[in-house]
Order: sequence, then structure tokens, then C-alpha cells
Amino acid sequence: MSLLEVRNLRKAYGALKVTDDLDLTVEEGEIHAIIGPNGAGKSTLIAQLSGESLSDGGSVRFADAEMMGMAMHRRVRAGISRSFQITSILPGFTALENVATAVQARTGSSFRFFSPVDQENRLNDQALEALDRVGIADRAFFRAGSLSHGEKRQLELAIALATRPRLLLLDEPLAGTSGQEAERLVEVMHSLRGQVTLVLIEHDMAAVFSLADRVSVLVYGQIIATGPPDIIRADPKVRQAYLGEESAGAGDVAD
Ligand SMILES: Nc1ncnc2c1ncn2[C@@H]1O[C@H](COP(=O)(O)OP(=O)(O)OP(=O)(O)O)[C@@H](O)[C@H]1O
Repeated sequence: MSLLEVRNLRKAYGALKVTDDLDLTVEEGEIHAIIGPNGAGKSTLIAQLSGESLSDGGSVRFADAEMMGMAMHRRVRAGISRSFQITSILPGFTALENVATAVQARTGSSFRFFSPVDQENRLNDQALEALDRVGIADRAFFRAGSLSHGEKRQLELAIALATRPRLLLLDEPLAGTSGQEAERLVEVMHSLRGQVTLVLIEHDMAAVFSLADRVSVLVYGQIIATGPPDIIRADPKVRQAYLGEESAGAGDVAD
């Protein structure tokens, strides 16, 4: 059984079918990248999987349970988490407070059986562990607003990891980062391999091809190919859809 099985997933905005009978399978422990041209429906798909956006139909089975119709906080408890955007980080709070606050907000009342002091300790422990996993435990007591852009992206990852997901959905984790920051984040994602299943959308092809175990190509709301990076790179269908090539010639999808 696969960890995530998406079948015939649909979503339309008016006449525009953004997710068009989409099928996708994600195996436990893999890093699965979703690539595709601008407007292909990648962010919409992530939003549908996380429960942030309602779907019009289809099935999303996660760990053999149906997620369709389930609210986002219930999916978080089932083990699906998605990255926050930097814009949702509170700049005046410390990195630790940001993670703890987000965990509390996302898991709802799951700590309610503990005393307030216990609740705070548990939240802080969980938050610190997450900051450590992304390599910024030494920034725990720094105000989030004072962190570098790359560290803020690490903080986003920590927020998503702090709910201890089995499946982590990342929407462009490298966006806006410089070369060194991107390298650091790729290292962090590598270090998560095997601990958590990752589904990520990313435009940085070098990162995608170095990180992903499998890549799915999304075009006009449908997955047109899924496979290991080398197979995807060489797939004529992918090259045509991506580059508008009349025929697949020499060279790669992107490097
Ligand atoms: N709330 C909305 N209302 C109407 N149309 C929308 C809405 N959200 C997205 N769309 C449209 O759905 C299509 C897919 O958008 P989406 O953001 O999912 O694509 P994407 O593959 O993530 O693109 P990009 O790579 O540019 O981020 C686009 O044509 C977009 O304009």
C-alpha cells in the first residue's frame, strides 16, 4: 500500500479545470517532486492535499484513510502537514515561539489534557526538536524578524515538521533563496530523507534532480509522467510539454 493515493482529483475555477482527474501515488519515505510550467496547477494540488482548498471530487487516501472532506487541522492530526509561507511568520516572536504557536494553532486542542505548565513545556520541547532538525536550534531565542531569508525558510520547515507529520508538503521551499541558502536547505531536506515523506513543488531543477527519488510532471491539471529523475529528464513528452519542443532533441529538461 502506498502512503498517499490520489485518484481522479478534480477542481475547477469556473470553466477552468485546474486539477483535471489527477492521479498521483506517493510511497512512504520518498522525496517526490512535482514540476510543471507556470499555471499548471501545482500550488492548487498542494492546497487540495493539505485540505486548505476544497476539491470538487475524487479521492485522497492517506495511510489507507480517506481524507476527502476532512478539514486541514484533522489532516494535520492524521499526519499531513504543509509548509507555512514566510508571510505567516510572526517577526516579533522568537523562532521558538513561532513554532510553538503554530503547533498549537494547527493541532487545536490536542494538548488540553495537560496542565498549562505541562502544555507549555511539551510545546517548547516539540518546537526545539523541530528547530534542531532543520539546523537552527541556535536561533531559538532570536526574534524571527532578525533571521536571514534562508533561516526564515528553515523556520517554515520547522513549523511544518513540529507537528511530526508522516507526509510533508512543501510549496517552493527554495523560492527567493541565494545559492548558499538554497544549498543549506537542500542539505536539510536530504537529512529528512527516510524520516518523513516529502512532496515538494520546486522550480529549481538542479535541486529537484539532486533531491527527488521520483518526479511527477503536472501539465494542465494532469500528471503526464512520473518516474526517477533520469527517466523524466529524457522523456520526450515531458520535454515537449516543458520546453514546447516540437521533438525531443539533444540536451536536458533543465540543469
Ligand atoms: N482562487 C483562484 N481563482 C481563480 N483561478 C485560480 C485561483 N487559484 C488559481 N487559479 C488559476 O488556476 C491555475 C493554476 O494555478 P496554480 O497556482 O495552482 O498553478 P502553479 O502550477 O502553482 O503555478 P506557478 O508555477 O506559476 O506557481 C492558474 O491558471 C491560476 O490562475
